[in-house]
Amino acid sequence: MHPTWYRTRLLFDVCRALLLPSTILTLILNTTHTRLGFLTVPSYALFIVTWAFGKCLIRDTVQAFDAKRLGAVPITRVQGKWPGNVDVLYRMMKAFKTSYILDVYLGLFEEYQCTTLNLRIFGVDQIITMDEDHSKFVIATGFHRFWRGTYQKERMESFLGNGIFNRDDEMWKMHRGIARPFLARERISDFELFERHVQHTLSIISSASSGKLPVEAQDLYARFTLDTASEFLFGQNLDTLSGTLPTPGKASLGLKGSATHDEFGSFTQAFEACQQIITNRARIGYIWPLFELFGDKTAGPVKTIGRWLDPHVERAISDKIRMHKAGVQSSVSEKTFLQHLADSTNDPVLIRDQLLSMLLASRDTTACLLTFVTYFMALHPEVTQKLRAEVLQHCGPTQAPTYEAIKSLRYMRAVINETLRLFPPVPLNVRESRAACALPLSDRTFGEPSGPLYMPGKTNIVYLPLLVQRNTALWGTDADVFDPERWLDPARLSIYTSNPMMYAPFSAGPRVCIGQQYALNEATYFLVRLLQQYDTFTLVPEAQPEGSLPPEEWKFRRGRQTVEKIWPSAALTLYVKGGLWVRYSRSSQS
Ligand code: HEM
Repeated sequence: MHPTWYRTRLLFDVCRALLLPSTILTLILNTTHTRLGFLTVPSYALFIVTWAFGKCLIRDTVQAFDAKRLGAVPITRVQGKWPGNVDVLYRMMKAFKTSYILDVYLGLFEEYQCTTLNLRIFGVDQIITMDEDHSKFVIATGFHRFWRGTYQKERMESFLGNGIFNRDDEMWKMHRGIARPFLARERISDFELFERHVQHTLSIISSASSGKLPVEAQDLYARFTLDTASEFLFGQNLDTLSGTLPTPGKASLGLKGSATHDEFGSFTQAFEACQQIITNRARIGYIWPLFELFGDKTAGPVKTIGRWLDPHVERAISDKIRMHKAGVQSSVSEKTFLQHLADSTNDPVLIRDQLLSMLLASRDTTACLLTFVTYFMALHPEVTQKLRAEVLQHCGPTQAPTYEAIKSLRYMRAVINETLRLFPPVPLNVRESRAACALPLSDRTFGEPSGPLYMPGKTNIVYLPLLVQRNTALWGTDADVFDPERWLDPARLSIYTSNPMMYAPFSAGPRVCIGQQYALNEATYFLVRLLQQYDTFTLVPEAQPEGSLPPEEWKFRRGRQTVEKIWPSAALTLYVKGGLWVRYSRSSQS
């Protein structure tokens, strides 16, 4: 069934759950000539519920046999108080709004003393894992046993359609094959492109800082990464840096950061609305179509996004046809990513979906990295000073950094690694099993493993890099502490090199991020240019929109939430709720 037919899928599911047992009961009653009178409705209801329980029981028995065949044991199941674990779902939905990021999952792992759990909501298995070996199996060693899956495609189809993040097998391979050459070293070492957009960004910071005004860093960095990516990918600067910025002291809460009301605002709002809607669908689970029976919530935002991207797509197709007619041939190295994409198909929807996926991949993730580095520089002035000293030593006070200079910044790399460890831009991810299999023996966190775990077929598994990368059993008791030195200390580094899945912010396996080097070059280049001019970064909580500061009760809980000055949240990618309001200043000597 095509992923956009989610209403039909739901109708089939409802029919299976209600109509099938009702028909069977009717047949039984008719053949036995039984009349139930006033007991008809309760009898049907009871039969439907018993039928559902019976089905679960049969499934459990079949799974138990299958598990034995695979030499595996069942995954521990969360036992809620209400049928269908409705109370667990309610607890999670509430926690997503008020709790520290992924704390509700961590709470469940601690309660059940294991790193992989089955939530089984409404009778549907839903696996969550913070086990690095199980994540590795899902994305790398057992890659062919998992895929994006039908439910994930259903949720994302209206937004990302045919794009790389929403396809498997041949279509995915095709996209990856087209995109890879564009992220090869020769292309991503062209720092002239970064320089222009960095200078534009710094000029905005400079005019704010001369008036001692704060800037919404997350929004600014998203504009910087979007303008850079648009020029890099389709040769056109979207020039969102020239749009209206959120106003300090007057900013209201946007979907992710602080809201703006200009044209860029409407594009980002549309972009961010889609991410939020998809995240909500995932949280609700497979019954999400119930809430969109009378209309696809992404339809409006998707139209807005189309208004921005479609002219570029149409131009690429018409340019291709014109060049073709004129008999002009150009090599891949002379083309932009969009031109190359247009060469491979005439389907504007396919081109737009892939373009949008690449923009999503390159805007939010790198902006997230820069936002959290700035956050840590504000919290740890000693780290900022050390970073700046390294930048001045290797790149000088004003020169544009070269590829070689960037490679030599060891402390910078340690700061970036540590930021990506504590705040991975993709904090959680989902795959679906194609068929039943056994997750390898693991669980070093809560003691003795009981055996390989039985992973049911056609079932979602949510893996959680953020929890893996903060797991004290792997990283030590200071796992929640920001300490870049852990990346420079050979003894501590060897623990990571002996178990590389402890840290995988760019994922691993065949679907590993293809933009990693581009992102690291872009972020480092920006930070060098920033630190050449500024050495003090101060958070400005009074500029944060109402409702975006961390709740007081976090201080009395555990882990990073006790010290957090911002509210980290996630909608496909990680972000700071309300944005990050920062004052940038320079010391007198610089
Ligand atoms: C700090 C920055 C970045 C981080 C942390 C990051 C992280 C990731 C992660 C975790 C994945 C795997 C997603 C999944 O399997 O569902 C991924 C995939 C991907 N990333 Fe990145 N990314 C970053 C920057 C970029 C940039 C700048 C680009 C492009 C210019 C990019 C392009 C892609 C693409 C195309 C994929 C899909 C690969 C596939 O499915 O085969 N990423 N990234």
